[in-house]
Amino acid sequence: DAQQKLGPQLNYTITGIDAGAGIMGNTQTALQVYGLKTANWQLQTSSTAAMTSALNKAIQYKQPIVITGWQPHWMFTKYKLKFLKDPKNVYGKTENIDTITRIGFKQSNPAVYKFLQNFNWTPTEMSGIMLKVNNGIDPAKAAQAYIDKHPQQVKQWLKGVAKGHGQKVTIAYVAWDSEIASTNLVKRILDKRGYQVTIQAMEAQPMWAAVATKAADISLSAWLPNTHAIYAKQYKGKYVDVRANLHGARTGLAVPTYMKNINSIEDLKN
Ligand SMILES: C[SH](C)CC(=O)O
Repeated sequence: DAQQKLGPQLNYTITGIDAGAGIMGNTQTALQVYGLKTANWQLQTSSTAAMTSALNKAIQYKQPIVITGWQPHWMFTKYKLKFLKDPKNVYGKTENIDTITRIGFKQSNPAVYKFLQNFNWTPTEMSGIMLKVNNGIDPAKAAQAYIDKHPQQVKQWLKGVAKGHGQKVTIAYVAWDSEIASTNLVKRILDKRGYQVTIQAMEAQPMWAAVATKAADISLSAWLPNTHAIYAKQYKGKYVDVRANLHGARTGLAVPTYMKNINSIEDLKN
C-alpha cells in the first residue's frame, strides 16, 4: 500500500540484468551517490530475460518493482513504465549506440566499412524488429521482414558497397533485445550482399575485448558516451568508432506508472 515504505516491500532490491552491462555499473554508482547503499538497497544481477519476466509478473499482480530500464526496448511499448528522475545525472542524458570496428578493418574490408559508415536508424525502426522477436519470430526472419518493408533505406545503406565474394566478417554483440535486432539485420543485409557474416553473443566486457584484440571485426552495440564509458576508456586506441548507428537511446531506473509516489531515485529512500 502507498503508506508502507517501498524498501521493505521490495526487500530493498533493484532488479537488474547481466553483471557486465554498463547500466549495472551505473546503478551501483547510483546506490552510492543517492545514499541507498547505506539504506540497505542492493542490485540484483540476473539477465534481461529474468528481469523482463520479473517485470511481467509484478505488473500482472500490480506489485511494486524497480528495474534497470533502457530505450529502445519493447518493455516501454508493452508496459506502462516511467524512468525515475536522476537529479545527480548518474545515467547521463540520451545515449547513442555506436558502431565500432577493430583497428585495420577499414583496410581489410573497405566495402563493409563503407556499409557501416552508411548504417543508421531510429529507435522506432529498431523497435519494429525487437517487438517481432519478442513475439517469438526468429531474428533472421524479423530482419528479412524489415528489409522487405524498407527497400529504399536498405538501398541507401548499400550505396557504394561492393558485392562480397564470401569474405568472412565477425560481429560481436550482447544479447540485449536492441542488439539482437541490429546485429541480425546487418548480418542479413551483408550475407545477401555476398559476405559471410558470423555473429557472436557474449557479455559486454568480452564484446569490447573481442574488438580490441581483433577476435571480432565489428560491434554495433557500443552504448556511448556514458553507458560503456568504462569500456571505451579501457580499450582507448584499440578500436575505431565509426559512427552512431542510433541516436536517442536512454538508460536508467524505471518503475510501472502505477507506482504514483515514486518519481525520482531520491524517492526510494522514503
Ligand atoms: C542494458 S543497455 C542495452 C547497455 C548496457 O547497459 O551496457
